[in-house]
Amino acid sequence: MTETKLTARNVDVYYGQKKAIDNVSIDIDNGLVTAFIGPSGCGKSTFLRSLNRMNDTIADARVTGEILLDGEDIYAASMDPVALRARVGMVFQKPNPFPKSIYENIAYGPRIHGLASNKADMDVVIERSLTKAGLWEEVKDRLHDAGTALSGGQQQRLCIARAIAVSPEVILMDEPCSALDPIATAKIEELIDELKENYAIVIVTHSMQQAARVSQRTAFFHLGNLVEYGETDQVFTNPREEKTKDYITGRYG
Ligand SMILES: Nc1ncnc2c1ncn2[C@@H]1O[C@H](COP(=O)(O)OP(=O)(O)OP(=O)(O)O)[C@@H](O)[C@H]1O
Repeated sequence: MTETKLTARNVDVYYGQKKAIDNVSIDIDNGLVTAFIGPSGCGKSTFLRSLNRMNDTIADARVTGEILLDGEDIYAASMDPVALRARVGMVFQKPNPFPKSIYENIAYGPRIHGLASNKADMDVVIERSLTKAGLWEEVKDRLHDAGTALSGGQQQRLCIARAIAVSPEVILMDEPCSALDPIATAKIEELIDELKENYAIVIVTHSMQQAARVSQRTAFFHLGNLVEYGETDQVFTNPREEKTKDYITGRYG
């Protein structure tokens, strides 16, 4: 049995006068991976960013409608966006470690959220997060080296470890493999598969092969609309909508 983690109802997102997302409603479930696919500019990243209020950081962006996390309105005045972003973490297209040590990259979040009261507790959080992100063995002897000195794939796993360190419930990933080679990509995909047991994961991807490999649900966006949403197998093998079929068969993109 899956449970709904995030619910969007009638969500519109505007940049100034321009509507980038039009009346999207979707339920995102726990314990599985949901892929957002669709042609460039269809609004995948915009909608993803509305799920943890990252759009708040864009001056002329405006979100209307309702987004609930475990039934709680994330746009309510009482919701602290910093606390929300710990619960709904994000991993970006380009790995973006802070210009600090591997250790400090991960320690930052738990420290500001008061999740570790002393060095011993923090060490445990660091090891656990790096282990979950599949990076511990590679970095355990150089935790005080710069995060930026790691390879691109390692940096992306470091960013995943950083998101995990604050015990999120949802992890949003915006094209997390687009800057990585095939081997680093395969490692991240394996990691996504392991992580899904404990989190709701949403991944924006341009690669339909990747969506088919890693996700159990797929949402197809086109021109700001959610055209089709369903089990990944169904969306790819037996799409209900003509537009979905055209996209997955490569007729446009
Ligand atoms: N900061 C912004 N200010 C104004 N318009 C924006 C901004 N970000 C995105 N847009 C516009 O919103 C629409 C949706 O963009 P978005 O980046 O969400 O699409 P996408 O599907 O993620 O595209 P891609 O696959 O190319 O990353 C586009 O028309 C884009 O130009």
